[in-house]
Amino acid sequence: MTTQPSKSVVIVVGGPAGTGKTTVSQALGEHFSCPVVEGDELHPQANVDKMSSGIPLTDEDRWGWLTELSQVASSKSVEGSNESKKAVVSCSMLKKVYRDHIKKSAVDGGSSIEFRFVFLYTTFEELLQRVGNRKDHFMKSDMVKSQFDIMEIPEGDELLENGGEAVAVNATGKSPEQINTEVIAALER
Ligand SMILES: Nc1ncnc2c1ncn2[C@@H]1O[C@H](COP(=O)(O)OP(=O)(O)O)[C@@H](O)[C@H]1O
Ligand SMILES: O=C(O)[C@H](O)[C@@H](O)[C@H](O)[C@H](O)COP(=O)(O)O
Repeated sequence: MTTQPSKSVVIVVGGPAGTGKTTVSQALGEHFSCPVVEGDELHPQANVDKMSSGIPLTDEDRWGWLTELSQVASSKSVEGSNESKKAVVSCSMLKKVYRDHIKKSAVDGGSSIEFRFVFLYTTFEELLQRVGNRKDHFMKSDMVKSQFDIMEIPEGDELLENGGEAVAVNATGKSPEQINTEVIAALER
């Protein structure tokens, strides 16, 4: 991965429900031998209750959660026991303002930490099918439309290839292995 040698790296894996965040996060954790944080485990109970009732979160519900997951992941990326100086965190991060908020909420204000935002996207139909396949998750398929409607796939200056920090990966019809290979190649380019 092309990063500054002294910097830690937080890789945020995003995309709407069912797009494959957890699957890709685990593969990245194994590949980079680094800790993996499941962003959904950091929601306050009020958020979980809301989503379990089929009510989408508002931005006000999201800010505190995004701050928390940024701090947890960024502190893991800098801590001494983490030789790779990386951490992976899954988080839908559907809009650019959420990605910006995650970045600015890092421990130490981000001065010694670089971010990589891996955004996975696929078709509405594929999302519905995959969310339907998940067991024991508070997000059910009735929430997919609200996520699909607000999703901002990184483009332009946000992209790594244009000097930004994001990669957008079209996961449609691809196996987990294909997606993992594509994501790792994009991060190591
Ligand atoms: N590339 C893929 N093709 C088909 N099914 C997938 C793929 N990636 C993940 N899945 C399955 O889809 C469901 C959602 O995947 P998951 O990684 O939990 O997504 P997310 O964390 O974004 O909700 C799971 O049942 C998972 O096994
Ligand atoms: O995989 C999923 O089920 C979702 O992506 C899940 O992570 C959920 O969407 C967020 O935790 C809520 O936050 P948003 O409403 O901002 O997606």
